[in-house]
Formats: sequence, C-alpha cells, structure tokens
Amino acid sequence: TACSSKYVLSQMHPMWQGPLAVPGGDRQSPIDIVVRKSVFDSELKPLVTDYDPDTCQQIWNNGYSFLVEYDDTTDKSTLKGGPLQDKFRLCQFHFHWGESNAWGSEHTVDRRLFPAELHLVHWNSDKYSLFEEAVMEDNGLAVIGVFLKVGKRHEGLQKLVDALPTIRHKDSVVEFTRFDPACLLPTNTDDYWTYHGSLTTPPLTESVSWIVMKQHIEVSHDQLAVFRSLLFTSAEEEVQKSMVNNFRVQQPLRGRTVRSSFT
Ligand SMILES: O=C1NC(=O)[C@@H](c2ccccc2)S1
Ligand SMILES: [Zn+2]
Repeated sequence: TACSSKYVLSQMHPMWQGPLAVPGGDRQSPIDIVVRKSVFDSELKPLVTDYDPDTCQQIWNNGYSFLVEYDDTTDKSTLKGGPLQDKFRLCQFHFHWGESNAWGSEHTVDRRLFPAELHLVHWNSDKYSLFEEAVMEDNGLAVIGVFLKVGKRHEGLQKLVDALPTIRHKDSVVEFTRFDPACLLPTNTDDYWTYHGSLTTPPLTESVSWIVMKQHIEVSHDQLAVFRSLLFTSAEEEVQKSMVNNFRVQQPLRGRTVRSSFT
C-alpha cells in the first residue's frame, strides 16, 4: 500500500536528520515531553482501536526501518476516540531503535530516552480517500507512539522477530499475515500525551496528531538485538550497514502545548 512506500524512502540514511528548516516548520516531531508542562485535558477520551488481523499483508525493509503493512482499502482496522474527531485507518506500523539500549526512541519523556519506539500510522478516512492525500493535510494522520523497554520477552512480538532475518536487506519483502497489532499496545491505553506534530521522516509534513502512550511495553534484549541485525543496505551493495539509530533528533516545541489524558 502507498502508506509506506514512497514517503519513507527518500533520503533514508542512518544519520539522516533532514533539512534543518522545514517550510513553516513550527510543529515538527519528535519532541521532548516535559511532563510537568503538559496540560491535563478532561475532554480527552480513551483510545478506541479496532484492528482486524486479517488485514495484515506484508513485512518489508524499506532501507530505514521495517514496516508491517495493512490493507487500508476499507475501514477494517481503525483508530478513533482519544483526541481524534474522525475515524482513522491503520496503514502500517514500524519501529525506531538505537545501536545500544541506551537510546533509540524518537520522543523522550523529561529527556529520558528509551531503547526503541513503536509507531502505528493511521490516516483520516472520514476526510480523505488515500494516505497520499491525508499525509499533506493538517488533520490527516494519527500516529500512536509506544516506548519499548528491555525486560521480559514479548510473546506477541516474536512472530515478527522471526520474520526479520528474511528481510535483512533494503527492499526485501515477505508475506506476513494474521498479526494483531493490538498485542503491541500497553495494557493501559487510557493514559497518553497528545500534541500536533509532523512526520519524522521526509516529507516531514505537519499533518500528524501524535498520541504517545504513557505506559511502555517490554521486549527482551535478544528480541531487540534482532532489530539491529537488519541492514540499511541492499543485497547488491558492497559495504553492508547495520540498521541502527534510525531516529530523528528532537525538534523545538515552538510554543505548542502537550496535553495529557491523565493527571
Ligand atoms: O511516525 C513516523 N515515523 C516515520 O517513519 C514517518 C513516516 C513517514 C511516512 C509514512 C509513515 C511514517 S512519521
Ligand atoms: Zn516512525
């Protein structure tokens, strides 16, 4: 599906940090979430996710991360509620991680870094008919961010980890079915921060309602090590580069308010 192909490929280099100035870039992502400056909003509702594992299609290495893609031609896997007024369709999820467990997440909480961060990418299917349209619009996308910590093995993640060696190189893709992304959400999805931001890779468009979960999930050291066995490079390239540090540096808040759904 288009939701992940051409938009994540351009300029995908490990140290890619992108153009410093984005035209009108006053709502860029990721950011540091300063907890004591976030504002509780009692109007924020619980998230409502309704994912159909049968819409899971493939897993592929796009040269920057690995993406699990869902059929987003119907409203079978959706997100609504939370800070959102419309219904959003899941198109893919992917991760960002470091070369060590000391860093890797894109967002931070009071400057605290996590070893990795999961992004579930959705687009507004009430207003648009394609991801490509939504990605350019103010209220086009909703991305759920979930922090990963190293701890006990994540049983649901293992099916995905077992597929990674089959997509080691850039542009490799394999069929991947019946995966329920809900298993990657923390037990508590009522507590989150939300703010208006952008894609964290080109085209960096400022079309994202970010929903960052307060509760992290745990994965094992070995599971995360398999993420790092992926390569940025395609099979033909002479020098192979391991896929690590595929995160963007934090961006200025520019006066934005981060709201919290909890006190
Ligand atoms: O949350 C994000 N993570 C990324 O890699 C960016 C992206 C860009 C285009 C499509 C999907 C995701 S935006
Ligand atoms: Zn991402």
